[in-house]
Amino acid sequence: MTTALSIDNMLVLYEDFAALNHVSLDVAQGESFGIVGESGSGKSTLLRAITGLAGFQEGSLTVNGRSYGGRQRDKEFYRTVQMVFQDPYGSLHPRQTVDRLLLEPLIIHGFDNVDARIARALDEVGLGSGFRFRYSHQLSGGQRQRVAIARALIVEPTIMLLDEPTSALDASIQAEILNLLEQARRDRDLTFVMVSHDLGVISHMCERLAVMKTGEVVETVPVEALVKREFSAEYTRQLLVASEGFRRD
Ligand SMILES: Nc1ncnc2c1ncn2[C@@H]1O[C@H](COP(=O)(O)OP(=O)(O)OP(=O)(O)O)[C@@H](O)[C@H]1O
Repeated sequence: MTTALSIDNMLVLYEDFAALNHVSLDVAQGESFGIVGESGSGKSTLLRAITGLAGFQEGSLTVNGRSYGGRQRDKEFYRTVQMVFQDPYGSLHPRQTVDRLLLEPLIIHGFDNVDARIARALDEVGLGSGFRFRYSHQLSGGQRQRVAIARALIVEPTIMLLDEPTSALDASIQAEILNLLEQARRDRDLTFVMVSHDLGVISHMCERLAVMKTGEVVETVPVEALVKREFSAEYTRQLLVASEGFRRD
């Protein structure tokens, strides 16, 4: 097993509050790994600490064999690790065309054949070239999230960090976006780290998951454990009961 991402004993402090309290986890290359937990448990902080949006004070982070500290990341990291956020309205500049939004990362990372890459990326996310010169403010939430995914995929990442990528979307659109992500993962052998409060989404998309509570990982289990209810923490059971999405499934 090759490890794509390894976090060891990570501590993230806001003033003297530990948003991440000595968290450790390993994600294998090609794995789809879920992170669940109640609001405020530290899920987003974990993704932010990986990307350097939040600094960590103790512990270590290794991504694709390279060690990173604090907030500093190198260009290779910013290409190979891509993040998709919950809110497709906030994550895309509304006054830029789709073309511009997709061109920018290609220029930053020095890719050639930009026209062909943009056309291919739009096809991959099911939008097609007709969307190329539309402005993002003219798009629906689902279409925007497709553009956000295209923008992430276009620089050929190996790891995708997904922070509630469908929770701002209508239920019918959610399934389409999840299927799109799953297809991209299979086609490109991507590693996913996906945060969701919805255990139904996690059980559909992930192979393993970490359960977080008050900044700590309570347990890490294979996704089948949720279905068979084979977990050790009472908190995981409570979370399972509380998750409407899981019961819906
Ligand atoms: N910039 C910040 N400054 C101070 N405290 C913060 C900051 N960002 C997050 N926190 C606190 O850290 C804790 C973890 O927040 P985080 O956003 O990681 O939780 P979460 O599990 O992602 O929650 P949600 O599901 O509601 O998004 C919370 O108590 C939050 O109030």
